[in-house]
Amino acid sequence: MLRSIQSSLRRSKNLLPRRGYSSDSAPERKVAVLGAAGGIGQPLALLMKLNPLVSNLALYDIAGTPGVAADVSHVNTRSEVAGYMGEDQLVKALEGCDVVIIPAGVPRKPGMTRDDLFNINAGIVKSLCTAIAKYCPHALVNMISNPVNSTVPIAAEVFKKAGTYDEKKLFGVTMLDVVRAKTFYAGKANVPVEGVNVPVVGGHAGITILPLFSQATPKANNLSDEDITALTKRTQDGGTEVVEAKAGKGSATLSMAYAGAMFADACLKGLNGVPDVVECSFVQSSITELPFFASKVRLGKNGVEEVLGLGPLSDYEKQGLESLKPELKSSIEKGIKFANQS
Ligand SMILES: NC(=O)c1ccc[n+]([C@@H]2O[C@H](COP(=O)([O-])OP(=O)(O)OC[C@H]3O[C@@H](n4cnc5c(N)ncnc54)[C@H](O)[C@@H]3O)[C@@H](O)[C@H]2O)c1
Ligand SMILES: O=C(O)C[C@H](O)C(=O)O
Repeated sequence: MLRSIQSSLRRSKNLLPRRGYSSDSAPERKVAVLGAAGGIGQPLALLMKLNPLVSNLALYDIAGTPGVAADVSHVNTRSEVAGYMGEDQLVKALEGCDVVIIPAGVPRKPGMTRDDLFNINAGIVKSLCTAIAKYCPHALVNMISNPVNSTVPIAAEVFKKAGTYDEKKLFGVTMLDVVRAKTFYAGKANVPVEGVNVPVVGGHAGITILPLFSQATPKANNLSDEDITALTKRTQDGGTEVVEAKAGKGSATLSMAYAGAMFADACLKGLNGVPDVVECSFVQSSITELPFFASKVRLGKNGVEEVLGLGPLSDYEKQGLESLKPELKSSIEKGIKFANQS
């Protein structure tokens, strides 16, 4: 069973290392999940337990982690698992971490925007990042908590104040947008999804999510302008589609855990010196006039090695890029203001 999960994960996109790159040769890597008892946290903990690049898995939450950790720890894979509960134990969870993944915070209900989560999640992210700055200032931080367009700038400001900010090490996780764009494109273009690539740029909310279907591979000649518009809208509204289908029971958790595990795996591969690891992420950026922007980034031993440019855009995408800038700018500014006033 485990073998079949591992081989299908491997097939799906190298979530696990290739043959010849066994856990024996992989360096020790500690990964913490903050919010590990939640809807995303639990399946993400399981997927990180399946990743042989991880040697120590720290599962932290304000409640419920002893059970999750005991459960996940029985899976017969490389990593040692430990559960940590409550603020007193946060230091132990964070010490020595190479990668910290943050899905802590409240999810949306139908009718809410991601920005409606700001009032609760901004404070949670701020306090967790204050602890990261103290106890594992060199870790790569994978921010999942919404609104990502604001929580990443909050984290950056907290790290700046603590004197630990390294723009190469802070990532807003936008991988779920890429996962969705690939799935929806493959369905519409009628091509096998395994080989599909679609960059998604901008941010992670509504129109700030800009999939670049003009750069999708393999090229599909059977898609009309209307198809591209519909695919773009479906990708932008993917989160809302799940929120509505769950009807008050939260937002995407399983697909997010998959996307989060894929992105963390890419970060670990980069840290371990695997060449040419490129994924989309919301990072400090100068490819537009906005200080943070999602685009393809090359990952390496220090985190972001290179922020890649946007490449050629269609007229439709150029228009989308201009339309998203005011909203993204104001979400970034809201995060910066919050971090500096409270
Ligand atoms: N980036 C993305 O693409 C993406 C996708 C899906 C969801 N999300 C976001 O991820 C977040 C979590 O979603 P979920 O469905 O797992 O929610 P959830 O409510 O199921 O789980 C959140 C967990 O965070 C924990 N938590 C709260 N405060 C904490 C703190 N101070 N320290 C540690 N843990 C704390 C809670 O106890 C809970 O277990 C939400 O903000 C959601 O909007 C982002
Ligand atoms: O839509 C949400 O609120 C959760 C997440 O950002 C998503 O895209 O699924």
